[in-house]
Parts: sequence; structure tokens; C-alpha cells
Amino acid sequence: MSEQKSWGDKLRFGFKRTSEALGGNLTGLITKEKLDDETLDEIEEALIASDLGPAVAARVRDRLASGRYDRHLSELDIREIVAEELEDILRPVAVPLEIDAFPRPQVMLVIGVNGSGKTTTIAKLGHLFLEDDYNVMLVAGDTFRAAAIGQLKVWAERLGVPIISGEEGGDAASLVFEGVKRGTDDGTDVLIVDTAGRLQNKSHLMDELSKIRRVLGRLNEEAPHNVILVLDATTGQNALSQIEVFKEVANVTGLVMTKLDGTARGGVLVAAAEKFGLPIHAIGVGETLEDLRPFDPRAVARAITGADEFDGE
Ligand SMILES: Nc1nc2c(ncn2[C@@H]2O[C@H](COP(=O)(O)OP(=O)(O)OP(=O)(O)O)[C@@H](O)[C@H]2O)c(=O)[nH]1
Repeated sequence: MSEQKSWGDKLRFGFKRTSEALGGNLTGLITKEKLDDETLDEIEEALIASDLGPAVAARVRDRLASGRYDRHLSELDIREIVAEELEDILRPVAVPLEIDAFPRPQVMLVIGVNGSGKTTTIAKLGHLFLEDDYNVMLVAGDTFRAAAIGQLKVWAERLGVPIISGEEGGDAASLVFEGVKRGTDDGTDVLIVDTAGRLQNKSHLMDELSKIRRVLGRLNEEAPHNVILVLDATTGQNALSQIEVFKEVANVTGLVMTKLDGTARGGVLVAAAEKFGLPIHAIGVGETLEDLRPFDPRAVARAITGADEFDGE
């Protein structure tokens, strides 16, 4: 119970800068007597300025326009209406990561640009699975940098889970192969693989992933079962271009968005949901292991719009 509450508080706190930005953009528009076209245009622009993107802003505008509100709408009314629309957009993509009964281990490749929070996210996902009593193993497949290998080893130790790692510059695919073999023998449920999947150049990423696939295919045709793209919300609209490019070169199966706490640009979560419809497995609102969770679309929509700050929920 208290865990739930504290996550709710973290969400509201995390999205505070986003909801303040949205509120700031809306303030002044709401005092108008009725929702004429000019006010609707201004609200639409305010939503775009909040990183929700033009498509989401247009949806909200349509909703407001079709409401035929014959009364003065307060700021809270507007926030409530926006929150409902955002919830509708987020609901279909709020898909928690599931571990299938078979085959085990389930192989999850984690990709993302440098500094997106990839390594931390792997640790946080591991923590989530451990909480659900799954056996977890990590693979330090980002062999480009010794620091990345070291960092993942520290996380593995903290989590108390095994890790397969090699030397800097080593072959990621053979580490993954070893991980699946060991994981099969040890009864591992989920193998989470860090990758150097970073888009320094597209062909390198494609080569890396296709080699991993090829090698994995010898053990299990369906692996990798998940290819998870980690995105840093503070990059705003740039996160959308990253999805576009990664989708082109890797078979991205789902997203994790991090650093929603450090930014006024959290609206990009909704823009991504609307534009791509890819599952968003979890969101990160802080640096500790507990700060990554599958999300409740209603709670997130209300945190983004700050609706609950107003009605005292
Ligand atoms: N505030 C906040 N910080 C985060 C979050 N997720 C990750 N970070 C921080 O972001 C920084 C980068 O995270 P890493 O996990 O090292 O990122 P990476 O993508 O693996 O980066 P490289 O190892 O450089 O490839 C670290 O300081 C993390 O603590 C989050 O949800 N919120």
C-alpha cells in the first residue's frame, strides 16, 4: 500500500516540471469566457509547446471543440479534459514486460543512444523481475567501453545476479550465446543484454544486432524475444527521431522512457505513444532501482496535466 502511494507521489513529483510547463502555457487562456476558435488555437499551441506534439494537440482541440461547452471552463476543467484524452492515447501502449512461460531464458536486448539511461534501466528491469521472483542474468554486451562493462558488473553485484562479461572490444554475440547456454542450464528466466546498439552508424548497429540474432538463432529461433529501446525524455522531440531511426534498423519491440523526473518535456511520452503505438513497457522517474515501473495510464495522464494537484486527490 505505502509502496503504491510512494510511487504515486514519485510520479506526481517526477512530472512536476512537465505539468508546471503545461500549466504555464495554458494560464491566461483559460480566463476567456468561452471556447472560441481563437482560444482553441491558443490551447492547441500551448499543448504543442509542451512537447505533446501536433497530433495530440489536434486531438485535444477536437475534443474541446466537439464538447459544445455552454459554460465557462475553468483551468481544472481543461486539465481534466486533456488528462482524459492523454489517458486514451496512453492506455493501449501501457504494456508491462511479461516473461513468457516458454522458452526460457527469455532474451531481452536493450538498445539506445549513449547516456540514455540504458545501463541503469537494465538494472532497474532486473530489480522488477527479481521482485516477481524470476531468476535474472545480465550480459555485458556493450563491449565498446570498459566503463560500461564495469558499471554493469557493479549493478549485477548489487542485485545479486550473475553476469556474463568479457574484455573490452570482445564479441557481444558470443557473450549472448554463452548467456543463453548458461541460463538454460541454470534455470534463468530472463537474460537482459546490454548492447553497444547506439547508432554511431546504422550499419554497425545492424551488423551487431544481426550477428546476435544469427548466433541466438542456433539456440532458439525466437530469440531475442524483446528488443527494448531506451529513450531519454529530456531530449524532447529528439526522442521521436530516435524511435524512427532505431525502428528502421532494429526490430524494436517496445520502449522504456527514462528521466521523466528531470524535465519539463514529459509530454513527449504521449507524443511517442500517439505517433508510433509501440508498447511503452516502463517509465523512469529517478535514479534508484525503485524508480522504474510499468505505468498506470490514468495516473501518468493526470501527473502530466497536474490534474490532481488541483482537485486535491
Ligand atoms: N533523473 C534520472 N536519472 C536517470 C534516470 N535513468 C538513468 N538516469 C541517470 O542517467 C545517467 C546515464 O545513465 P546510464 O545508465 O549510465 O546511461 P547509458 O545509456 O548506459 O550510458 P552509457 O553507459 O554512457 O552508454 C546516470 O547518471 C543515471 O543515473 C531517470 O529515470 N531519472
